Amino acid sequence: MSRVKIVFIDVDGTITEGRDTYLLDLELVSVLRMLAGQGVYVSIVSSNALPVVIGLARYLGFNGPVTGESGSLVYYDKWGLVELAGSPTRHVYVDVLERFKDYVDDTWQNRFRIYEYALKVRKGFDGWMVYRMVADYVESNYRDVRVGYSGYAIHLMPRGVDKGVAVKYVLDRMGINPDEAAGVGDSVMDVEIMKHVGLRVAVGNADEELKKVCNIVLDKPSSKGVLDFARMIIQGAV
Ligand SMILES: O=C(O)COP(=O)(O)O
Ligand SMILES: [Mg+2]
Repeated sequence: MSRVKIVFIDVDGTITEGRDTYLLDLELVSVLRMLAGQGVYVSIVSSNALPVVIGLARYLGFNGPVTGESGSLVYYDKWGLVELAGSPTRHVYVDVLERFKDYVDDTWQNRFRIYEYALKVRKGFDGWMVYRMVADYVESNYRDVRVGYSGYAIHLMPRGVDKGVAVKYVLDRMGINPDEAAGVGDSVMDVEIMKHVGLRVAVGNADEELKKVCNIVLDKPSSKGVLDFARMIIQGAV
């Protein structure tokens, strides 16, 4: 029997078929649903807007609390909506969208966000290059905002909140020991999750910065790697 009581799992690049697609791996979804059926909490922790991830969790049958906006918001049926962020970054989003309009595009999700906003890198530009330009500008002009890059979008995050803050909140409120928790991700934005869990898992194609802080680096990329890990839990191998 596995010691794992909760799996905090990222979405884009982790339960999708790769880091360049939004397509969910349906085989992984069925295995994660089996895990949930065995009483392990499957808890999405994502930078997506909260309505997106609440919908995902509900229709996929994942039974744990849901984190959106890079840790700014947590939702669980029993708790309702929990706001962990202080102040919105909307004013910075409006400024950056105008100032870097040749390099970034708006995203429809921003109309459904409360604290943390996202920008898509325009086709033809290197995501990390644009991220560094935006981060340099924002972090020298706005003390209360941090900038992150998931590989899918640039995120303008309220200082003081991140995915790790949300994970710690959930563990504390549910009374679960970090040694009984796993975190699984693909990008640097998942690094903070790993500060609060015993099983720190990076998919095979994860950012090097994430792999460095993990104690399990899966052989296979994205969802194929997570499939192996989910089966290890079911078999009681971790
Ligand atoms: O929304 C993004 O940019 C990526 O989302 P993720 O946190 O689920 O990887
Ligand atoms: Mg991701």
